[in-house]
Amino acid sequence: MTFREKLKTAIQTSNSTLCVGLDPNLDRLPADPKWISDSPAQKVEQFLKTVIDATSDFCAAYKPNLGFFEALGPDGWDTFEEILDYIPSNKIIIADAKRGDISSTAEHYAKAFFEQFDIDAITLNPLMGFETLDPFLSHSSKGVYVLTLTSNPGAKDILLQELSDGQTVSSYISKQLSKKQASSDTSIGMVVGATKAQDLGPVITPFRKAPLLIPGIGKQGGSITELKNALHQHQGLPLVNSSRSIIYAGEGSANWEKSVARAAENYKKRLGPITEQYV
Ligand SMILES: O=c1ccn([C@@H]2O[C@H](COP(=O)(O)O)[C@@H](O)[C@H]2O)c(=O)[nH]1
Repeated sequence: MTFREKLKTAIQTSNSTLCVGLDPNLDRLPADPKWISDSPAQKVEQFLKTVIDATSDFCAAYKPNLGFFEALGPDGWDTFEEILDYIPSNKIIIADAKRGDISSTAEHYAKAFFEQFDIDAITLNPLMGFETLDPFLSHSSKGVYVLTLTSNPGAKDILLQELSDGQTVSSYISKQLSKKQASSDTSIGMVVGATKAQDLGPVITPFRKAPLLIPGIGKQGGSITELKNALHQHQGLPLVNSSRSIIYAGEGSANWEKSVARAAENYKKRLGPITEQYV
């Protein structure tokens, strides 16, 4: 099955475009007495498994962010693998790793994520140039999401800068990715921030069929209504990510997993008008 087919099925079967971000911060884990004698990595594993159980009815995808697993030290990689194995097989898994390097190194990143971990898709940073994407594009059943217009304030420092012909760096990236997709079977998608909904038009128009990974709703304040308007002519399937607002929704409460489930259900509902455009 290609990445696009799996993505479509995941959105259709869940009737949701929600992607739950797995960003396990040790300082924010629930003080569950059952885990009292567990190591930090074991606590993270228990926490994330409970989050996955609570949210899997409401989302199409999970996005573990590698930084949070790497911060656990050597055990973090085992925890990462445990979590990948735990995620239901009909969900899309995106490794938020933001890799990008010369080809001999990129080949090894591709091997790590697509062969060792057998993940569906990875986020990539195009700053070192478009040839750095090539090692990932030889894996035809997989997907990549390339940082194109990120959700953070610093997007203005580079991505929203104008080139000499007046287009922004983000639009330029989108055009180049569209050209690259024409000669690749691997699905090429873009990461675009919900916080930048007002600027999305010229960025997504050149590559209307690109799957989109859209962080920035929830804690970062992106508007779902503005996002829906920005996407109205976009054909590529979107996944809208929320991490902290879901996984820490029950912070401080004994029945925290119920709040996590409610938060995911609520996001699924709020994203309904976007999901309806694509199912
Ligand atoms: O432009 C980007 C690209 C990636 N991210 C990542 O998404 C989540 C967002 O977390 P929230 O808690 O929902 O704000 C996080 O892993 C970021 O590293 C992004 O925010 N913006």
